[in-house]
Amino acid sequence: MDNDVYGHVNNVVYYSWFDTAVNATLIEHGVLDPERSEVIGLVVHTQCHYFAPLAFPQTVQAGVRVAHLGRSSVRYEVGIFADGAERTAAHGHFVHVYVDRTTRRPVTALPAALHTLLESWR
Ligand SMILES: CC(C)(COP(=O)(O)OP(=O)(O)OC[C@H]1O[C@@H](n2cnc3c(N)ncnc32)[C@H](O)[C@@H]1OP(=O)(O)O)[C@@H](O)C(=O)NCCC(=O)NCCSC(=O)c1cc(O)c2ccccc2c1O
Repeated sequence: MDNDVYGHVNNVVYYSWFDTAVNATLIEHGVLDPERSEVIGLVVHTQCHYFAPLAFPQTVQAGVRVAHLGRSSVRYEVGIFADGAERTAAHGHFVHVYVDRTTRRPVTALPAALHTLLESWR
């Protein structure tokens, strides 16, 4: 993403990184297919703290952990690091509520494969 009028990556972009870091990893592990999975994650809450600016063409790395695994909800905490940095440039969290793709109502339990993977991210 290019820099904004202030010469740094705009704050809203970080939320896109959060979304990509989590969903890409779920897809890579075969527990989410956004176009076909019977159960999909909808975002109900997001928050981000910003500590240091980032600017194109810097590259970043994201670290993800699961802070809460509920019946249908999962809280992910995400750290954004300038490539090679030891401290986060930003960190935040978001909550997915897993819902039935058709009814869009929360599931009574997460699918087993998804639950097992998310448990390993704690
Ligand atoms: C998601 C909802 C249908 C939930 O309905 P409701 O709020 O009525 O559910 P419950 O009260 O039964 O609670 C279920 C469960 O959620 C927890 N919870 C609810 N709200 C919060 C909250 N604000 N913070 C934290 N936790 C919350 C609650 O504690 C329960 O937890 P359990 O674990 O005990 O089950 C309804 O809220 C809804 O429809 N909201 C709108 C959702 C929405 O439109 N989000 C924005 C667009 S979706 C999105 O951004 C998105 C995300 C992706 O990851 C994508 C990935 C790939 C492609 C597209 C994506 C995408 O569009």
